Parts: sequence; structure tokens; C-alpha cells
Amino acid sequence: MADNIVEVGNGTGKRMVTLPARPEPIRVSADETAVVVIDMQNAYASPGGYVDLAGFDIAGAAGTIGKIATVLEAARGAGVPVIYLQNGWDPDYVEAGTAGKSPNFHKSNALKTMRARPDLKGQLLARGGWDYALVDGLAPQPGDIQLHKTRYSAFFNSQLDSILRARGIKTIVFVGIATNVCVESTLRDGFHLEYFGVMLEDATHHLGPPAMQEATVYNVEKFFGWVSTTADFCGSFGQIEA
Ligand SMILES: NC(=O)N/C=C\C(=O)O
Repeated sequence: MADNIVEVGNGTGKRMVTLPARPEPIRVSADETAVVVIDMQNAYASPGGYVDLAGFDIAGAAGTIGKIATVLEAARGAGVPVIYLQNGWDPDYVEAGTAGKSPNFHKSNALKTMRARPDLKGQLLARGGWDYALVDGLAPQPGDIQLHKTRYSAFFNSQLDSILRARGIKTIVFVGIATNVCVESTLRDGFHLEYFGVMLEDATHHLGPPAMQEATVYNVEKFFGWVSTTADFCGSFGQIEA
């Protein structure tokens, strides 16, 4: 093995794949890898959804949907579990927290948008509604796993850690929206739980100015994990059979 390849585990696993990545290639077992799809809901990727109504530019989100669809096809073909997260709360927003008790109440731009526009109350990120639903282009397939989360990190108050541990997953490949909020929060928490996090930079999209994407790519590459691409994921995992 070349010195500059990071090998996850002891290298004796079956179905080993070398994924080109920065700052160095990472060699993983396909049996110990999962793809986690962060919040590909209408709220974050569709015109008329929460982030669009809150004033963020979502022009780049449509391209992200296509990239993620390509990644998921390769993952399923390689027998790699696909885990979808959906962000939001119960329709009464009890899970969202209250003033003075939860920073989420004050920082969530969905909650702020609904306070500014009471006509939207009950529509944004409410479980069961269109805004909460996954985008049409990324419908889960049989065998995929769907999980709910109520805060930016998918590890907080969710089943994600136990689902991953029960399957012996060590490496998480991240795709989804937003690069600089829920993707980065989850990848960082995963780092502290000893998961190896790989972010596919062209299958993620940021909220805010383009510098936000660059900042997370820098943080991941330098401090928290590895950065790769859709083409490199498909080129490596595409050679593995389920
Ligand atoms: N999925 C996300 O990254 N969400 C970011 C902001 C929010 O949910 O308000």
C-alpha cells in the first residue's frame, strides 16, 4: 500500500475499494461504508420551498439532485446502504423548541420566516407536508433507510448512530444540502464518534455565498475527513458488485 493512502480498518476486510480523495486516497471496505443523504427535501432544493422563501439562492440545487441520483445508483449497485435524513418537526412545532429555551427557536430561518409570514405557519419543515418531503428525483428505493432529525446534526437525537453501528459501518459518504450547515455538522459529529467522513463536493450544495462551500471543503479536507467527487465515487464503487 502506498504511504499516502489512508486505510480504514486493518485492511483485511472484503470488497476493498480505494476512493480517490483529498488530502489523500482512502481505502475502505464497501461492507463498512454507507452513503448518507442529508435533507434532500423540497424545503432545501425546490422552488417555493423553505430556503427559497427565506431568500437563499437555490439555483445550484437542481444540479445537486442529478449528482446525488448518480451516486445512489452506484451505491445500491455496490450493495452500499443508502440512508436518507429528513429535517423538520411535528406539525405543531413542539420539537422545534421554544423562545429562551432552545437556540433553534431563535436561529432556525424556517421558524423566523414563519414568524415574519404567519400565512406560512404549519407549512415549512412540518412532517407530513410537501416542504418536508424528499424531492421527486430522489425517491427512496426498497432497502434504503429513512430517518428523521430535528436539529442540524443528523447524529443528535436520531437513530443514525445505532443504525450505522448495527451494520458495522466505519466510513460515511456524505451528499446533500446544505454543505455548510447540516452536512458539516453531521460530518463533524461523526468524526468525534470515530466515523471516517468523506464528502462528495459536487453532490453537496451550500446555503449562503459560494465562500461557504469553499470553507466547508477546506474544513473537511484539513481537519475532519476527506473530500471526493461523484465521478471518483462511481469510478471506484462502480467496480464492486453487491
Ligand atoms: N439541511 C440543512 O443544512 N439545513 C440548514 C438550515 C436549516 O435547516 O434551517
